[in-house]
Amino acid sequence: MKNKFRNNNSAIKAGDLILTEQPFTFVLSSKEKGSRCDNCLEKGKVLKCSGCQFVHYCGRTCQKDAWPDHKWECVNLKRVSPKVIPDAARMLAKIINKLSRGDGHSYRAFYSGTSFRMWKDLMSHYSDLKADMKRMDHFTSLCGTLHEFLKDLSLPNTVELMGLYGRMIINSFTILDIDMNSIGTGVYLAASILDHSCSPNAVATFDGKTINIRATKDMTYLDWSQIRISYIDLMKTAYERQTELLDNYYFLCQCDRCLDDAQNKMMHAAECLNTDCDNPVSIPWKENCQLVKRLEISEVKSYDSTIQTHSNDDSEVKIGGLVNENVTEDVVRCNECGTKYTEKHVEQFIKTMEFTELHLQNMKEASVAYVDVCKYCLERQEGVLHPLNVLHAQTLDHAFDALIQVQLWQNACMYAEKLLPCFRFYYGDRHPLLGLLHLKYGKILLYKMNLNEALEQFKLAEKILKITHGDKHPLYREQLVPLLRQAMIESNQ
Ligand SMILES: C[S@@+](CC[C@H](N)C(=O)[O-])C[C@H]1O[C@@H](n2cnc3c(N)ncnc32)[C@H](O)[C@@H]1O
Repeated sequence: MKNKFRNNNSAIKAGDLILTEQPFTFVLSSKEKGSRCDNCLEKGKVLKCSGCQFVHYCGRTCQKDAWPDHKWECVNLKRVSPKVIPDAARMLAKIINKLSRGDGHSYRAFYSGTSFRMWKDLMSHYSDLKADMKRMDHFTSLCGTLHEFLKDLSLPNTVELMGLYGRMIINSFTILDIDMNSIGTGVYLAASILDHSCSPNAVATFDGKTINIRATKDMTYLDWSQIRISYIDLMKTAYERQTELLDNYYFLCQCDRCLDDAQNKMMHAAECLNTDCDNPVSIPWKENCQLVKRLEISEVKSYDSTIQTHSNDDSEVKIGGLVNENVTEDVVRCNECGTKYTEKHVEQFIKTMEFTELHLQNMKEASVAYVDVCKYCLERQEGVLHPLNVLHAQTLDHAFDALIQVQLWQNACMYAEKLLPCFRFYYGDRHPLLGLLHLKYGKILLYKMNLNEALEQFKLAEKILKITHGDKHPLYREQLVPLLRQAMIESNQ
């Protein structure tokens, strides 16, 4: 299927689809094995491939469609069985195979009537990879697996293989299902032209394995060098975002948002002790907690953009970030109303931050959110952390999910109300996760028969999802629209 794209010269409105593309290569996540089709990625009843007994298809059409790509993999998966090949090794093997067959090297992915990208156009960050111990360990272990997995296929030499590996990791998209959960990985040659911003003007969503890029802001015309999506979860401090992007993509993000002091100040703020004042108060609470505006230039890992250069010529680059204007003569006070913090208050804030951080880390490692732990953290945060403090926002997010799991609807509603401003602050007004939060909250309200409130949430979800997903997307058409109708009928509107 050919890519679809927008004409460059016409004005772009928020919600316009600017690119639709099929993957160059993709893999279904192994955690989804047996519950989704390995070809269309749809959830449902699937049957094992009789050859390898490893991949699954929802029917004959998908099996036939996948066969040219699966043929060589089928034999190899069968040979190494019962050993399970890691997803990244399968993906790299698919890339090697695609490039060694027919059109792999010459395949052109168009993003306008005349412009296209080929595999060779993707950035590999070769020299950064070589200097990155963690990535080199991963690469070495993948090479071992590949030699065992692709016994009969002659592998490229190590330098070439590392180029392929680099292009794969720098340009891969995480394929998300309707609820924004990760279900696979794909390389999309045209969509991989898109650079990152923490305040993006476009969004990537998926319908099965098809990627759709939509504008989330109006633009006078389509200039691909100005389109930005977000590569990472945005509910983080600027320091965390910059570090993650440097570690994984080898560039220092200097977007407006990373350099916005007012926003950054909010993210680790305490609540003002004066209940009439909603000003965020920053209290230093651990080394490096201060937001990094710009890192020392020597720490910035180089990047070599093939389509554009990102200027990085600021000579005033320093480490350490913001001066804390709330701390004068060792006394912390609110710089809006002047309320003074005692040592006891400062200590309480630091302990709450440390306690929350520890529990969030534990839940992350266990990949589970515990209702009691979240509730206890939130109780301690009450009146201490600012309502938009990032650790408070992350706790609320975990708490909301955990409460839905155990069907404690009343509490879930209470947390959803507090979580919505946090989502708006961290993700922006036109983000799929904000749309989904309105939808989930609306469903709970509908279940509780709070019909008018439910309708209000569905309408808010509609406004966002129409832009981020479009009205043809299954999330919009099959989930939101029926709920919206039901809420309208039941509330007589
Ligand atoms: C998927 S590629 C994006 C397209 C890439 N610029 C190109 O020309 O092929 C990801 C790489 O682009 C660069 N990049 C993306 N966003 C950037 C940004 N905001 N500032 C600087 N470099 C960025 C980084 O080198 C990153 O590893």
